[in-house]
Amino acid sequence: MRVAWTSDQVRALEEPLLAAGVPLMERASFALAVHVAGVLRERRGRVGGARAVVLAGGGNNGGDALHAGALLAGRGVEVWAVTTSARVHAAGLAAVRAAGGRVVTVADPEGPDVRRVPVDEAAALAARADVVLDGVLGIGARGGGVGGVAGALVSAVGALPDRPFVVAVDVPSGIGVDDGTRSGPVLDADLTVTFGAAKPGLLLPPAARSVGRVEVVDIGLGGLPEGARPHVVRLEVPDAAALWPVPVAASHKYTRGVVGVVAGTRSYPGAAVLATTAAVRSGAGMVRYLGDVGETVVAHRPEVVVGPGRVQSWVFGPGVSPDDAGQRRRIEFAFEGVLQRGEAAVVDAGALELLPRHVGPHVVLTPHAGELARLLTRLGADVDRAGVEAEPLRWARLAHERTGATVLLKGGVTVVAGRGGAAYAQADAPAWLATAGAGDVLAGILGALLAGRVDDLHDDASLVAALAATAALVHGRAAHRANPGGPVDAAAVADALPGTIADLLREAGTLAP
Ligand SMILES: NC(=O)C1=CN([C@@H]2O[C@H](COP(=O)(O)OP(=O)(O)OC[C@H]3O[C@@H](n4cnc5c(N)ncnc54)[C@H](OP(=O)(O)O)[C@@H]3O)[C@@H](O)[C@H]2O)[C@@H](O)CC1
Ligand SMILES: Nc1ncnc2c1ncn2[C@@H]1O[C@H](COP(=O)(O)OP(=O)(O)O)[C@@H](O)[C@H]1O
Ligand SMILES: [K+]
Repeated sequence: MRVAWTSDQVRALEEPLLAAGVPLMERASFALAVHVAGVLRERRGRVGGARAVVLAGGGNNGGDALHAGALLAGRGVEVWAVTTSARVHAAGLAAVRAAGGRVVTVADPEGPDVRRVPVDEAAALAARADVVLDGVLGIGARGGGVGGVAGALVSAVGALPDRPFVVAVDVPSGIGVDDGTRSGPVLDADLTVTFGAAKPGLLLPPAARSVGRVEVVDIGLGGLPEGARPHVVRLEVPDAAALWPVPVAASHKYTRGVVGVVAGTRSYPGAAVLATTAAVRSGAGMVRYLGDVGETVVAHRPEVVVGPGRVQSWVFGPGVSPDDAGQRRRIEFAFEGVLQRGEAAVVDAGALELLPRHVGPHVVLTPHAGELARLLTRLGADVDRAGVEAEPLRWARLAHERTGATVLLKGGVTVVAGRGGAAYAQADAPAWLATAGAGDVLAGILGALLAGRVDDLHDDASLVAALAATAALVHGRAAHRANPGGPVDAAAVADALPGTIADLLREAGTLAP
């Protein structure tokens, strides 16, 4: 599990340690230098003789970068530091100089004993580097993007035609550290070396697209205080495996969970096939289908039972247009069971327009950004698709507050907001998964997962959000497995589910090899 702490949470942990003289910056800069040396060794075979450019802002983030630069200079790297502020970390600057590094500045006024160079010249220096350390801004970044000459330098280095390898110190400069927004130039990183824990902006879109590979370095901050929850979480294989319902010898199909699927119409029969296939192939005990294309469904999935009956979870909406009277009636009727008997439900596509006024967290909405914008607009918020994409967690949370449902917002990074402030950001899928019908498959996976754990959901409502994140993880991994590195179709993703789930459980040691 990867957890993200906010800037304030990090500062609260740092404060007493710094007061006690714990050398946090030494630890951070040492680990940073080790990672940068690893990059140099990997890319050029050796560390000595490489050229590194350190971009250093006026705060401790610049201090980390400068100290790491000094350590690299000590290992024979030619180090240039470019400062963006007249005030920079004095000890870091002195260390770079003492180790033989050279220093220039783009700041105005220039600092003591530092030669001023134009931004273009500093960017040209970066262009010739084997690696650039981005220590312009860390968790001290104020909102609104990188300002002043630091912003100009970030833009200029980012726009270089032959981009050097960039290592972000703690966070890529310019991202919204706590909310994942981008509101100005950002120096996209190939590797981010972050201290203590990930930060929300490293996990949340759109900023998460700028972070490259993320390495979390333990600098001895300890953990969050009792009762505090990480701002955002990203589940990994062992977490998903632990949440996946695994049958035992005493299980039968009803204890494993029955999924009722109300999907597809005569115009869109494929959605019904994909959602039922995904539910079957994710290990539901039984899948029932309600709708007008039962024959087509059974032709593809003979295991599916057509017609009403008791279920533990529902999948509403794939391929359903709300003006289809039959499906509308079935969904509205089934929602009564959801509200009265507590059956879990996945509400997708056309069914989002049929959502009752207020539901519980055992109902999971699965909109993409456009659908979430439409839903929120109906609920009185003023937001369009671009607005949702700019701040997905904010809007997913608002939808959770206004509807009571757990909200899974689909996208390149899938964001989940649920009860008790639960927030997940999953980036498991290849971009090839952005294909028609992929969402129907996700709905089926989640339906099976909710059916298998329906009893636990009512004991712990925040579990629903974790299960939604698990479904996104499995969906993304199934897409990789369906055709590694190439195009996938939704049916192939559904077909890859049994193998994906078996691998997941095996990898986590839940199943014997
Ligand atoms: N405490 C420690 O010992 C440890 C700290 N650690 C490290 O410290 C980092 C946090 O350091 P920090 O708190 O000094 O803030 P930091 O991110 O460097 O930024 C402040 C500078 O940025 C400027 N500035 C701000 N916003 C701006 C904007 N929008 N656009 C332009 N400029 C802007 C602001 O200038 P101002 O305008 O206020 O003069 C100021 O100069 C953290 O991420 C980690 O790397 C680790 O080593 C562990 C030990
Ligand atoms: N750029 C991307 N990278 C990875 N996955 C993506 C990307 N864009 C969309 N997806 C995923 O693809 C699926 C598309 O679902 P959806 O928009 O509902 O399509 P449909 O309604 O046609 O099934 C979602 O699971 C979403 O998270
Ligand atoms: K940085």
